[in-house]
Amino acid sequence: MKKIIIGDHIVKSFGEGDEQRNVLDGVSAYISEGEFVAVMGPSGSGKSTLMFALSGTDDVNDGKVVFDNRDLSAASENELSDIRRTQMGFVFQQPTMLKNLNILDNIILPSMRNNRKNVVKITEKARVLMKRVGITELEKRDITQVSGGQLQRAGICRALMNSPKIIFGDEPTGALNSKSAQEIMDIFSEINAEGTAIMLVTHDAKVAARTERIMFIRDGTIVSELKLPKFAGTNIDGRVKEVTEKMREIGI
Ligand SMILES: Nc1ncnc2c1ncn2[C@@H]1O[C@H](COP(=O)(O)OP(=O)(O)OP(=O)(O)O)[C@@H](O)[C@H]1O
Repeated sequence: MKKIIIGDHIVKSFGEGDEQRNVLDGVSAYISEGEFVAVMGPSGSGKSTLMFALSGTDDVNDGKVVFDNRDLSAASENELSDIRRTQMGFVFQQPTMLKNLNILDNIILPSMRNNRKNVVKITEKARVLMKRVGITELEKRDITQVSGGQLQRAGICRALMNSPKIIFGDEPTGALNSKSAQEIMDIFSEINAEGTAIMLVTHDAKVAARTERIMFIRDGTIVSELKLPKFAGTNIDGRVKEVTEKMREIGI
């Protein structure tokens, strides 16, 4: 399978002079087209930093990142923001939404920025996505009038508006109760089954067990990897056990 993202010996450091420290210490990682991967590791190990490096959100100090045959390390700020906006989707633990806009307007806002003329089409697409994730009736609600799980569904709709090639999720279920988390993971599984690659940063073995490859990171280095068959809705307990055993084995 073709690789959609290749990170080659990425070094990312923070701090200056004596205080400088490599948070990513020559990490090589890839994501294939349509693949569902997770990144796990202790707090502070560099998971989010890796996600921001692979998505071109943050520049790297050394090494390179190639997305869909384009060297992101050589792209301009404008090119990068264009690639992120049109080909990548982002879902965070707390969706950042504007308080003065309703749910529908929050979902369509990023797509409207460069495409004001197509408001009818954009709104139609948003409604299709909202129906799909079960929040149709919430479109006029204020963002403070919905549950955390509903808000996250809206965040997923927003991330899917431009039909991205990959979705990056940083602890997307971290703020949800276990039932909502499971429902959000069902949505991610469906999106992935339709061909969108997904990379999730997570602490949760139940979340990672839904994916097909887990990269384990410690102190800025990928120390191990676990491959699982594509999740087909069965044997989740067995998969979680496999993930937790691997975590124990490598001391994470
Ligand atoms: N902008 C920054 N400036 C300075 N240090 C940073 C910055 N961003 C991250 N770090 C440091 O880099 C290290 C890795 O951070 P990162 O957020 O990637 O870890 P993580 O594995 O995602 O952690 P967590 O699970 O707690 O979210 C941490 O020690 C963090 O303090």
